[in-house]
Amino acid sequence: MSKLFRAVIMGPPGSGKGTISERIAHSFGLKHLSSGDFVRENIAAKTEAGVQAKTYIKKGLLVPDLVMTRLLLPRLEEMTKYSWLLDGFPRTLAQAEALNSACDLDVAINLNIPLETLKERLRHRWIHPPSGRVYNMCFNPPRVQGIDDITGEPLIQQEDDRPEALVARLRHYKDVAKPVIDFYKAKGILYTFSDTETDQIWPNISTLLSTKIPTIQSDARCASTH
Ligand SMILES: Nc1nc2c(ncn2[C@@H]2O[C@H](COP(=O)(O)OP(=O)(O)O)[C@@H](O)[C@H]2O)c(=O)[nH]1
Ligand SMILES: Nc1ccn([C@@H]2O[C@H](COP(=O)(O)OP(=O)(O)O)[C@@H](O)[C@H]2O)c(=O)n1
Repeated sequence: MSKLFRAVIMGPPGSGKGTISERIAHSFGLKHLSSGDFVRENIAAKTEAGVQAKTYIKKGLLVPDLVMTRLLLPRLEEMTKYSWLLDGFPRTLAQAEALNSACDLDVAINLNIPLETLKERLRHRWIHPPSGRVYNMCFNPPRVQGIDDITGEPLIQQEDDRPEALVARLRHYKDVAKPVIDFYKAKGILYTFSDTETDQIWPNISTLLSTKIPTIQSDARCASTH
C-alpha cells in the first residue's frame, strides 16, 4: 500500500502560500488545509480559541502557540486517511515541534519573496471569507470588482492586511521563521523557492512534487477544501 503524502508550505504573509496551495491541491489531489482559514472560522464562530486569536490578529501578531496547536492538531486528527498540504502552520519552532510529534512530513516548501513584492501584493488582496478564495486586483482580479466569481457575494479586505498591521506581521515573521526553516533543513525536507512571481515558482514546485507524489492511493486523493 502506498504511503500518504504530508507537506507544509511556509512563507511570509503575501508570499503566495494560499495561491500555490490551491494549485497543488488541484494538480495533485491533496487536501489544502489553511491554518488562516481555521483561525478565521474560529473567530467567526466565537469559539474560545477564536476569541483569544482575534485580539492578536488585530495587532498583526501571531496567535500564541498553545492556542494555535489546540485549534489545529484536532483538525489534523480528522485527516489521517488523506494526503494533505498544510498552509501557514507551523509559524514557530514550538509549532513545528508539536506538528513533528503528531506526524511525519515528507516535504516543507519555503517561499522566499522580496519584501517590496509582499507589501504591494497585500495592498491589492481581497478575499471571499466563506470560501477562502483569494483575489488580487492586478494578478487575478474577480470578473466583477468587489464580487466573488462563484457566489456573487461581496469580497472584503482582511483587517490584518491593513498597512499598519502589515509591517508588524512581516517583521515578526522573519524573527520566528528562521528556526523553523533550520529545523526542516536539518531534517533534509526543506525546499526553498525564490522569485517575485508565482507563475515562475509554480513549474519548479510542480516538478518537485511530481517526483515525490507518484504513488498516492487513489482513494486518498480528494478535492481541496475550497
Ligand atoms: N502580482 C502578483 N500577485 C500575486 C502573485 N501570487 C499571488 N498573488 C496575490 O498576492 C496576494 C497574496 O497571495 P496569497 O496566496 O494570499 O498569500 P499567502 O498570504 O502567503 O497565503 C493575493 O492577493 C494573491 O492573489 C504573483 O505572482 N503576482
Ligand atoms: N500558525 C499560524 C497561522 C495563522 N496565524 C494568524 O492568522 C493570520 C492569518 O493567517 P493566514 O495564513 O491566512 O495569513 P497570512 O498572514 O499568511 O497572509 C496570521 O496573520 C496570524 O495572525 C497565526 O498566528 N499562526
